[in-house]
Amino acid sequence: MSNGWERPDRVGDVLTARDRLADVLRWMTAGESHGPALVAILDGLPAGIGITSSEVVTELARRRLGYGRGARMKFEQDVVEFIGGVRHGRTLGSPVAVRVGNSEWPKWEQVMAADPVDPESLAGLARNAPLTRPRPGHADLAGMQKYHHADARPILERASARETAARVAVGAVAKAFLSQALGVEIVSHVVELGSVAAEPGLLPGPGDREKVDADPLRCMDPAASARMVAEVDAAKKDADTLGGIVEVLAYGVPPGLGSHVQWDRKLDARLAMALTSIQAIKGVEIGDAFTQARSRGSRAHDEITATPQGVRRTTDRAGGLEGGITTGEPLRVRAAMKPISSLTRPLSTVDVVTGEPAEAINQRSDVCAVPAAAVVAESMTAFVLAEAALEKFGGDSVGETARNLAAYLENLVIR
Ligand SMILES: Cc1cc2nc3c(=O)[nH]c(=O)nc-3n(C[C@H](O)[C@H](O)[C@H](O)COP(=O)(O)O)c2cc1C
Ligand SMILES: C=C(O[C@@H]1CC(C(=O)O)=C[C@@H](OP(=O)(O)O)[C@H]1O)C(=O)O
Repeated sequence: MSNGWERPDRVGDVLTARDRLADVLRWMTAGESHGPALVAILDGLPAGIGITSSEVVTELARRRLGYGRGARMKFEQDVVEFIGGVRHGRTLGSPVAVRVGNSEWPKWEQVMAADPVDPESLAGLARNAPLTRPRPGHADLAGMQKYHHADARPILERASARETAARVAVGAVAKAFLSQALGVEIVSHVVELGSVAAEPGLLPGPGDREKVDADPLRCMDPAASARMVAEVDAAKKDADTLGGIVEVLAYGVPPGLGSHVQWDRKLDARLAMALTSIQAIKGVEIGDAFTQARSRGSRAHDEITATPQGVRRTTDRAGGLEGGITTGEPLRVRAAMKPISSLTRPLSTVDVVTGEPAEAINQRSDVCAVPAAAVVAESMTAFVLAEAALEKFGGDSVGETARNLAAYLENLVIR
């Protein structure tokens, strides 16, 4: 006799919640930094999302912006092409596939074709001498050990944050879905760069994207931005690099995305994973987590009050998340980026072929890519929110998702 707890016929019971969520929205990228192109496939979004390749190009241009980026960003063009899932400027409901061509490819074709273990193929290619002096802080050494290469090229090609162009390309589609089906708008800004911090509390609103983008550091505080520019200049002069902290805000997020019931359903946990998947992002803060940790409970939480618009929090220290569930307040997360690890004044390393002490390979590099990382963080936040929204509201067309959301909001027990 069954006690109702045994359901061995349900395959879903042996999958983790994460496996089930992955079925809702899936995405993946492929491609090397100096290969012909990057590609991304995003599967699971509903039909009817308005998106054009020129909107994707605009998002990619935002990612290239920012004071401190290296030479490549000035001449690289992101050549965008939808190769599936979009027709006449609307998603079809089928997987969206995007190709982002590397306009640098002609310069790299020979280098990428050369085989570092075949000296003949290296003839005349100084640039392709095997990269045997791994950079501390990059993926070089760990990747070479793991994948059995004495050359860092096969590792750095894929570890490179060039890959984030593909994320931002499909991230533009996820953002369009959030905006059109749920009215969610995502913005980001730089809150710290090196030793300079923007004034706390200067937050971009949902309509401030262009204003933020117009600042060289994507910072809301003009005085701090000027100091950040000086800090980048000083680091560059010293052949050094910088990291910083970015903040992403999502406005209009409905209450009830994510769940407290299981570790891998918690939206804060899913955001932390998404953000730390970005190259060089090493820390995540939900709301004012680190300040809260240093405060007493009486000063740390968001008290609840009844307003004519419904039940609201008086503050948003929690960043719009409690119990792994969105509260309906603006979602706010921060990500800490370590300084770029390719220095023109190279750090000490070991030549893996000779075993001798050496200077790390000196790659052309950004001095600081914090403003760009903020744009990538917008896309990562968009994937997490889009997945959680589809999990909760479903919908095979934008209209269906929007209707399901409206019915849910209409029937909330507590408003
Ligand atoms: C937008 C962006 C641009 C980056 N540019 C560089 C760069 O020019 N040079 C570099 O060494 N690292 C750069 N990085 C960081 C490396 O890609 C990253 O440190 C490396 O892949 C190792 O991964 P990990 O730092 O996450 O461990 C960049 C990261 C981002 C997000
Ligand atoms: C190409 C991009 O960023 C690159 C990220 C990167 C790294 O090591 O992560 C190293 C640099 O590449 P390269 O050595 O070819 O100049 C950056 O330019 C990009 O963001 O589109």
